[in-house]
Formats: sequence, structure tokens, C-alpha cells
Amino acid sequence: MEAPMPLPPRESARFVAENSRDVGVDREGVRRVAELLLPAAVAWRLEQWKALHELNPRGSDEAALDWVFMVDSLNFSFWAEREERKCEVRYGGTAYTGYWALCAAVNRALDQGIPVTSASYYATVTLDQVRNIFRSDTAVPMPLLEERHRILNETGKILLEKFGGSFLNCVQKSGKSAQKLMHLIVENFPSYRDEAWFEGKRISFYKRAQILVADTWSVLEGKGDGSFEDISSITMFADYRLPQILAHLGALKYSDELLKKLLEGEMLLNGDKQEVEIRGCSIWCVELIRDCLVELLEKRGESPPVEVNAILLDYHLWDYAREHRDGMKGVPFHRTRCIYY
Ligand SMILES: Nc1nc2c(c(CN[C@H]3C=C[C@H](O)[C@@H]3O)cn2[C@@H]2O[C@H](COP(=O)(O)O)[C@@H](O)[C@H]2O)c(=O)[nH]1
Repeated sequence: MEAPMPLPPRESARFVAENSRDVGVDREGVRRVAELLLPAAVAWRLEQWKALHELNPRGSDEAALDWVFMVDSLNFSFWAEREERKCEVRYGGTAYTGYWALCAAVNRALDQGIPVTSASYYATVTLDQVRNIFRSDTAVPMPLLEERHRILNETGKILLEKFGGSFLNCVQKSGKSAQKLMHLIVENFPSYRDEAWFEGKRISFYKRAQILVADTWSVLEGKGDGSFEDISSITMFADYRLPQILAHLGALKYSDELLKKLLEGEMLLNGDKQEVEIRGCSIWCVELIRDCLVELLEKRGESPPVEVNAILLDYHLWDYAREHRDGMKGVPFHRTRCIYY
């Protein structure tokens, strides 16, 4: 039976937060995080996506969009079984781990003349070639390489068949609507269908579809085809890092039973009730932090150059989590191995 149309991500998050048992949003914690981020939020700029991250594309052309599309098609599950044994990719004199190891491997391949971001290449790339492109500089390989290979072939073939092999065509079909682009991505590319059942309802998080819309907006610097008038309707991206930082900052609370499970490193299956509660409550938590931040900014008569939305808040929190990794050692992230985040 075809699954019914799911609730959109923001409504899904509200529904989960209202019915969650093992995860809760802490209103006091939400306010504290908003106050913590207020000084930085005044200065948030879209240009930071490139300025702060040397591995992100510099341009805003078709090739930059193809880079974003291919990378976000593989933007999932980098966490290592054991913290001290991680996949690492050395590039330009720096050793990158996690998500940045993926980007470093892509840029390393491009530098070697492998057209890894072209659909005509990755639609038929072999598993051996994928193993070489994403090879680690430690003994620990990047997780889920077979899935990444399958997704590259599937995604490349669809982009060639339906969009002439260029993600720009997909973006232009969205008519500058973020929601339309998100739906085009989910309808056409199966690996982006990040949905679940919760309390009898079909819900969606669409983490990779939403971050792809966000990164498209960022790489196009909010101009031309990327001037989405509804960009602020995109929610935070429910990955495994944001819940960790939100719990660390006291905005997200776990039941004793769940916290015990997470501290023991127990795996949660994608779609499990507790995994859905962590992801849904995280999205809702960031929505409330955004509302609080906007209120604080208005009270101070500040009007930042670009509207503070869940995307910029998410990007900032994700970078903050990277910078404060050592301080977060005591707070576990949930371990789910899947292709959705
Ligand atoms: N919520 C959220 N999740 C994000 C990102 C990004 C990368 N975006 C950057 C790129 C351009 C922008 O400037 C962003 O700074 C990756 N992830 C997810 O994190 C996890 C990897 O974590 P670790 O193992 O520590 O590398 C994995 O689930 C991956 O899918 C984000 O921004 N927000």
C-alpha cells in the first residue's frame, strides 16, 4: 500500500514534540540558547557559507550547484563506531573527518581530474572507483560505502533522465520556491524520502532534501535562481549532531531510560519511536529558539541584514558543535546508521 502523504516537516516536528515521551523541549533552555546566540545572530550573513568553509565551492555557477547536489546526496552517517578510530581525508595539508571528509574526498578527486560531481560520471561509477574516491587516510573507511555507490548510480541516472544531468534545471523548475524545490527533490530522488510513522500518522523530516535547498540558497548567495521567497519555511536539518548540541546546551531533555541507552552507545533503528522523538523534538526546539531569537532582536531594535531563520540558526549550531566537540564529550549523540542523515 502506498504510504499516505506525510505531514510536512514543521508540522511533523510539532506533532512529535506534543506527543513525545522520552524527549522534551525545555523552554528555559530554549531561552538560554537564544540569549547565548543573540550577539552572533546580529552578524549572521549568507556569505559565511563560503567564507567560513574553505571546502565549499567558491562559485555560484552550474558546476557549483552540481557539487552541492552530489555532496548532499551523500551527506549522511559519518559517525565512527569508536571515537578514536575515524575515517580521515587529508587535503591541502589538513586532515578532515566526518562530513568534511566527504567534501575533502570530492575536492581531492576533482583536483585529480575525476569529474566526480558530473551526473554522466557518477551515474555509472563503479564500486571500486567509489572506494578509491572516498578512500580514507586511516585504516577506517567511510561508513556505508556500498550505499553511497548505489545512491550515486540511482541519483545520477535520474538527474540525466529527468533534468538533463544538471541540478540547475531542477532548481529552475522550482520557480524560486523552496517548498517546491524540496518537493521536486523528494518526488524525483528516492534516497531523499526521509519519512516515518509516529502515533499512527505519516510524518516527514526530509533532512537531506531541506539541507540541499539550504545549500542551494547559500551557494547561489540568495540571488537569481536562489532567491527563494519562502526560504524561511525550511526547518532545521534533523541530523545526529544538532540533538547533541541542543542537549548539551539544555534546550533538549532526555528521559533517564533514553539517556542511559545513549550513554551506553546503543544503536537506535531509523524509524524507532525514540529516534523519531529525538529528531522531531530537535526540529521543534530550533523553531522555538528561532522565535525567541527574533523576539530578542526586535526588543533590541536590531534588524539583521538577512532574516534570522532556522537554516542560519542550524548552520551556526552545527559549526558551534564542531568547535566545542571536546566540551560535549559527556553528552552522547544517538547512533543510527542510515542513508537519511
Ligand atoms: N543539522 C546539520 N547537519 C549537518 C550539517 C552539515 C554540513 N553543513 C555545513 C556545510 C555547509 C554549511 O556551511 C554547513 O556548515 C552536515 N550535517 C550532518 O551532520 C552529521 C555529520 O556530522 P560530523 O560527523 O560531526 O561531521 C551528518 O548527519 C551530516 O548529514 C549542517 O549544516 N546542519
